[in-house]
Amino acid sequence: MFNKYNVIVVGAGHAGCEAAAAAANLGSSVLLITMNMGVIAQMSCNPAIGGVAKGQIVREIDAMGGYTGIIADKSTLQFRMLNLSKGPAMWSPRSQNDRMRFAEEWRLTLESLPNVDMWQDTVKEVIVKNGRAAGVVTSLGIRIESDAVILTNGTFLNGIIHIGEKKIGGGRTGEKAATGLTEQLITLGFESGRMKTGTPPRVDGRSLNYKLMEEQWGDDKRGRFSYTDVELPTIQRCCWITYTNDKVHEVLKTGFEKSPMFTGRIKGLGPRYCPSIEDKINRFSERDRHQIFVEPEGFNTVEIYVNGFSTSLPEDVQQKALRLIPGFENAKMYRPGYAIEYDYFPPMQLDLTLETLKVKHLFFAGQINGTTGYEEAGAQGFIAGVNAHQRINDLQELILKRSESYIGVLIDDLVTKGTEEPYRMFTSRAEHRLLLRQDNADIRLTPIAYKLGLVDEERLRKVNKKIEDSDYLVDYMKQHSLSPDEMNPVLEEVGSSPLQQKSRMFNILSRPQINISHIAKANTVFSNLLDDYEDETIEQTEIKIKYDSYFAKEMEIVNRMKKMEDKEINPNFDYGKLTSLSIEAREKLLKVKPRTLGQASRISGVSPSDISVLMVHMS
Ligand SMILES: Cc1cc2nc3c(=O)[nH]c(=O)nc-3n(C[C@H](O)[C@H](O)[C@H](O)COP(=O)(O)OP(=O)(O)OC[C@H]3O[C@@H](n4cnc5c(N)ncnc54)[C@H](O)[C@@H]3O)c2cc1C
Ligand SMILES: NC(=O)c1ccc[n+]([C@@H]2O[C@H](COP(=O)([O-])OP(=O)(O)OC[C@H]3O[C@@H](n4cnc5c(N)ncnc54)[C@H](O)[C@@H]3O)[C@@H](O)[C@H]2O)c1
Repeated sequence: MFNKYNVIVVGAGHAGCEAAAAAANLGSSVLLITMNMGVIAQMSCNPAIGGVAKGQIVREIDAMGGYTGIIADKSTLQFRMLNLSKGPAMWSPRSQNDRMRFAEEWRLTLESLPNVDMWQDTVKEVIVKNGRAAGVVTSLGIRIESDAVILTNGTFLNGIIHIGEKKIGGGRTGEKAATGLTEQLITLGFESGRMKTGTPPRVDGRSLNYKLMEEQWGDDKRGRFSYTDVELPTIQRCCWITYTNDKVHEVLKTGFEKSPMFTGRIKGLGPRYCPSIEDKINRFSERDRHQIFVEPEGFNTVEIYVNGFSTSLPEDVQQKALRLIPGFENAKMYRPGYAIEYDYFPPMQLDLTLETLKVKHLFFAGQINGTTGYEEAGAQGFIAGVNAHQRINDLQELILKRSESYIGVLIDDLVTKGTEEPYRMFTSRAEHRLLLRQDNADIRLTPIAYKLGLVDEERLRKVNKKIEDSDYLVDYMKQHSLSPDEMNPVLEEVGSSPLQQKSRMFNILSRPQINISHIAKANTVFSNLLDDYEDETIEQTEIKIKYDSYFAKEMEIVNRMKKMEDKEINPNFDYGKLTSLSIEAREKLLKVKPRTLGQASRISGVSPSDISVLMVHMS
């Protein structure tokens, strides 16, 4: 029934969609098989994209030609740049999204790609021939051949949903679990584990009293994720903030004896940084209230997402407790919160390309690798999609460095250190975060993507122009000075000490209270000059000037470490013969098969003296 495909992608979640699109855009024929074509790119939980560190990942995907940023922009209900009061390395774009529009835009995007075919079915088995993935078998008993397979099963593998004492098989509420695949992969020699996650109840917005809550609007000057000119929705919607209280907590506690988490019925480890409300009142018992973000699920629907109230307590306890929250007195629940347990595959079984070490041409991406989050999933999908295409065509692989992207940090962490709890990105995971900012993802990554044929020349030209223009403006500001008469009225307004003599614009901008618009306000010629430049170029100029010395120091560190990062290790290196390595180091090195000395040095259990031994034997 089917001809052979180059790449089969299993699962149309955030990872699967990016994987299919990336491989197809490079020229592979792709079949995207998913259980239910009605729920492509479903946001299983929060209808929001980005946030701290995750927003940077979305910018990176976009800079390389992926779609998550474009689709998030097209479906944005509200946009906020988080952490603006901190340095630019911490600025993080976040959007609240229309869940249905997000999914629809992804579906339309996939339908617009001529190399992507879709098929609704459940994959039960990966066909392996001579140690290589060669296709899949579906629950309808169809065998479909391919040169490579990418598994992006999300939370569906042997998924079990918990609501109080009720236990239902499912991959997400209302959707079936995927069975059979884990068991087959285990017979192939893979290790699997169990994790859990959860989601809050959804309510009918018409039953809420917003007068008792604080309004929260998005940024006036709206930002965006994509570096392309996506048309944004013309309006933004409001969110609200309210709080739990002692009474809410007391009611929730009445459900603890039926809680699947506290009674030990759930065995898998959950995301530490996204605790359920029962976890919060248990672990942080000193706090008498917790913040709740009341978020619309779309432009037109009345459904509301109760952010901060993730729970798997019995549904009647959820409803009783909700109604004690200010504004929720008459709340009608649309869907209860729940927890879900699922299988994952510890990611140390992967290479940095996301190809499995055991079966060639088989790739894993997304939550199946122990991560949590749409952004982390999308990024892995993109990398797996690119590498599947490159691998089957014997082309250069795409491995991003830790010093050039959060995506590099994400994959290096997963593959080198593994994870025992759901892994989410934080700025603190990136040692070179000063360099990995949302403002320069295009400068860091678009040239790499261009070389692989992932973005067109026009996109590269735009990036080069941003670099040249911002360099020109930096130079201009180094060369031009402002007099005390021009600058002092503005300095006085912001409480900065007056100039005694003419001073270069560059030096004035280095003052903490001053931004580039203050300088423009003081000098019409400069203000007119800025009118000719894009907002992003002006932002880039300001960041370059204000943080110049910090960036230079960070680059020095990167360059110092470059020697180790560039020192490649032969994949067939025989660690067994190096008896001077510790036994633990030998075992771990054999398991991870690090690509470089730098990667080897990050494996837990490999000490600096083990690295010295390796260095001696490699030279
Ligand atoms: C209840 C819950 C709450 C969550 N909360 C959040 C949150 O608030 N924010 C956040 O960032 N992350 C949250 N997550 C995690 C987030 O949903 C995932 O990290 C993200 O969706 C993972 O993307 P993915 O592509 O790996 O998998 P998924 O989005 O789960 O997609 C997997 C896809 O694969 C399909 N599939 C699975 N098995 C098969 C098979 N054998 N054959 C064919 N198709 C198959 C499924 O139908 C589905 O379309 C939550 C997840 C759940 C379930
Ligand atoms: N269940 C899971 O598996 C799982 C795992 C990780 C994250 N999550 C969920 O993913 C989502 C993203 O997680 P996160 O905490 O990184 O990001 P977030 O976007 O919810 O929050 C990031 C920051 O933004 C603030 N914020 C939250 N909602 C806001 C709103 N409506 N308007 C403005 N600011 C808001 C928060 O105070 C926080 O500091 C969260 O809703 C979280 O519950 C779920």
